Amino acid sequence: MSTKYTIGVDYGTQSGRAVLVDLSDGREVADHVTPYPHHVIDERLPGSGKKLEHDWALQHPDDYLEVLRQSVPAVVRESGIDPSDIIGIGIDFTACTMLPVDAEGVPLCLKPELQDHPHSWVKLWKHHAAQPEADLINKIAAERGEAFLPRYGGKISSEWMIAKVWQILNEAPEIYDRTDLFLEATDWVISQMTGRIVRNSCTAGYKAIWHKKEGYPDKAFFKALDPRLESLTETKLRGDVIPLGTNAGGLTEPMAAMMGLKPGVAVAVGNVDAHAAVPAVGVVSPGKLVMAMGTSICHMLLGTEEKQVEGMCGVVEDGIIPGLFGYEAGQSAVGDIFEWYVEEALPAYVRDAAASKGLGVHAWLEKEAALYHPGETGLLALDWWNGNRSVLVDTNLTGVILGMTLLTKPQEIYRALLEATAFGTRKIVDAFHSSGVSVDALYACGGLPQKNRLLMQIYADVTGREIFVADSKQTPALGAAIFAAVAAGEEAGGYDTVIAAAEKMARVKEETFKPIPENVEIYEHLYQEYNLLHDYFGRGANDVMKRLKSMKKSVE
Ligand SMILES: Nc1ncnc2c1ncn2[C@@H]1O[C@H](COP(=O)(O)OP(=O)(O)O)[C@@H](O)[C@H]1O
Ligand SMILES: O=C(CO)[C@@H](O)[C@@H](O)COP(=O)(O)O
Repeated sequence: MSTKYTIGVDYGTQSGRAVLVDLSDGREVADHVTPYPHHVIDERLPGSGKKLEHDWALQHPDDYLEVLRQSVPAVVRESGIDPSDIIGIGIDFTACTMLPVDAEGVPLCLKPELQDHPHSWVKLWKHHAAQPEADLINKIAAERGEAFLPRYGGKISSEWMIAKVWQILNEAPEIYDRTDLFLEATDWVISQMTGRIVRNSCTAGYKAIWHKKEGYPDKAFFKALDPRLESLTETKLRGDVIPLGTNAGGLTEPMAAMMGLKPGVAVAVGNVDAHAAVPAVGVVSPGKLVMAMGTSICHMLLGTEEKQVEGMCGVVEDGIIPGLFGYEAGQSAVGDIFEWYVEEALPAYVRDAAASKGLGVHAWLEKEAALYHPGETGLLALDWWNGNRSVLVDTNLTGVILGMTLLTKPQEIYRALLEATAFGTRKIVDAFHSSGVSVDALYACGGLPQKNRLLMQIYADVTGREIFVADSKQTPALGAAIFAAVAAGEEAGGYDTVIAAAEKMARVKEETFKPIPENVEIYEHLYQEYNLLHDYFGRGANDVMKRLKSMKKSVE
């Protein structure tokens, strides 16, 4: 049989990218990135220019199809591979990124009469305006002793499906009524490719409180939230939930023509970016924490049992690798914090200094920050620029930098921000490890490990663990290609299981980041200080952050 290939498409926060992969060894033959033409919509709606409120983050669904129009034909063209040797396509997506569609699967925001309605658009994962609904979900679920709550670390996030759906119902009942289905964007894109709507077990499990054995929480819970939600899971969330790696259906003729592929090739059910990355770094067994490091960090871990861990995002059976429990935790801003600093708060002289050395601003800051030893900046920061996803699960929390003086330098602040995100990860590592879900080594993928070596060394020093780095620059897309190979099946030239596919297709770099003992010792002290601030501001001793945030909203 000739060499076979699959295509993985990774839908990130700002762009989508396709990679064409050789199934015999995971070699990435060609890749192509399509930036989303409408970017993240967080200030004004396209077209009408209607202003959005604070904490909103939307996307345009056609941007996802644009990635299929541009990036898929580009990788086929560039590789020169005969399309009949491409046996499958898979995608992974940010999540919970969700949208309301009508009975034909058409996004409501594409209907002219609904275009200037903010609630008709795709709500991106980092849309945080459903926090009031999330707070109520958590309160009511705790009062009722709902069994699902511990599986989500004790709290449901405002980023997830039920909070977002309820916000739509509360603020735009007319949009709720017009909605036939609320879909994860990953499932919507798959439905566009196959003509068939199916829900994947990963987003259903992690983002919509679905459980492999128990299904959704019962109707009484939804009724207790709001009587109008009583039948939600049977109506607007209805549909079969299908395991990862399953063939969702063949590619339709029009989509095949648009992408330059053969009609009927296997389309894997949708997946989530961070989850798809796990087998792509070769992690198919417990003890290895995978960090998908980019705009945010998702922390993924496998286990053989369902354990309760404070503030984790969730534990889902078969949620990452079939046959194991998949654990997820996360930090909702990491690269985004560094970007904020560079774009919003950096003095102009740094840009000039970087330009005069022929360096980018991040590279200059990294170089200068690396001249300090741990602790030498005299600064300590809390990494909550976009709230806290784990372990506190509170989007009302905000950032802090402690220790600033008239002599504080930009590179010191930059280093303190890098360290703050490492402390946030340490908190997550400790939460898992102390709950019996062991974390022995770290695996890093995503944009950041390729971009910032200082950051990676700090993570090794702060966590005291060796870090293996993905060899692929497009790890989630490689993961999506692995799931596509499984959806295509062994007979077609793919694989029978994710484990078998990962064995052949995944790899990490030879070089690793090892903890430096003297740095580990200093960071241990700083981490204790971080913990004090973390608990003081985050566990209710002082809710000044919440008060300030509510004032900010009201004066906007
Ligand atoms: N040299 C750098 N050091 C640290 N962060 C960086 C650097 N260059 C870019 N970033 C940040 O990386 C993030 C993008 O990460 P990436 O993994 O490429 O994207 P995504 O999360 O959308 O998949 C941005 O938030 C950006 O601020
Ligand atoms: O929340 C999840 C996965 O559960 C991510 O999709 C979300 O953090 C976005 O990830 P990126 O930082 O865009 O890679």
